[in-house]
Amino acid sequence: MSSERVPVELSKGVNGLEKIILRETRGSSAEVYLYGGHVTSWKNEHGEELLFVSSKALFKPPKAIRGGIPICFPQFSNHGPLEQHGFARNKLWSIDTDPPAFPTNSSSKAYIDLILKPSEEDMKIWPHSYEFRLRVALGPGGDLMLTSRIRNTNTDGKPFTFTFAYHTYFSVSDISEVRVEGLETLDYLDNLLNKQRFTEQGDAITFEAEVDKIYLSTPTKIAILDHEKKRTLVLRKDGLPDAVVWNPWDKKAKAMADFGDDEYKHMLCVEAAAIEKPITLKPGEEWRGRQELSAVPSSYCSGQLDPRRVLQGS
Ligand SMILES: O=P(O)(O)OC[C@H]1O[C@@H](O)[C@H](O)[C@@H](O)[C@@H]1O
Repeated sequence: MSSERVPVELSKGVNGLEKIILRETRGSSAEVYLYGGHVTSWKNEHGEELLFVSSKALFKPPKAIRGGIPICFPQFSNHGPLEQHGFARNKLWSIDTDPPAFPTNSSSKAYIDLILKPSEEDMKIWPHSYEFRLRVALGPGGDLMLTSRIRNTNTDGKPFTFTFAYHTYFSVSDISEVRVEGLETLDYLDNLLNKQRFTEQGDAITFEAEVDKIYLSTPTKIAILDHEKKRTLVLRKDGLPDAVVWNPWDKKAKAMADFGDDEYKHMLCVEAAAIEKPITLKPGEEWRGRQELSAVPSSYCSGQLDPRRVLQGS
């Protein structure tokens, strides 16, 4: 097999915003907008969309795109003084034509490197100099890999501290038929109850109301089992100890202008994150956080999905 890189396609997306299309030879694909460094599409080799993007998403700066994978940096949600989820998701990123060596999985032939650096205006809001490099790659089996490298380039000797999330919106057939495996019995902070700490009880997580929880010190692998589609979405992560689970449910859905009233039934956010213990970087230091998504057929046996086969695999 040749290790040659597949050329990426540059194209105009919604409202003329520039996007990059990655295609893997077996047919899977992904799309990334320069606006937000935002992945808006990930399709398997049958052309099926695995991410959710709202039909009402605005694709209009300064509002972040509703769906796909917004990048939350340098602040998750309202856990700090900055705007909700930080500013990276509503900045225009650039293509990084000459990224430093990338010591990871070299089997991907379809990838793009993006970079975000602060403008003078940005530094009035967050007075730090940084280089945020994002690689979006499609693996040969259609896996979607996102790697973030954030470097402190302050010249005043000051460290900075941030929280982070890959705010991934998965597409699901019916939220009431979905189970999440890998978070049971863990501690979480409940965003709906003043970030109070609780311990998840019992079995796999299922959904019958609004949920907005930050699970702490989570395993590196989390599975989202979609009963109806007989598909399991597997999230693997590195450098990101926490995992946010969010579904707005009906009332909050109605309150969001860029989200359809019934769309909550067809999406679920599971977000690899670093929130409880913020990351601090001294000048010259770099942090790395990686998320890898794959979609596999679920095993189905007498009415029960068998997550062990997913969670025990490599
Ligand atoms: O509407 P936004 O800013 O994109 O945020 C959506 C949701 O994002 C989730 O990650 C948060 O936990 C929620 O509290 C928040 O409502």
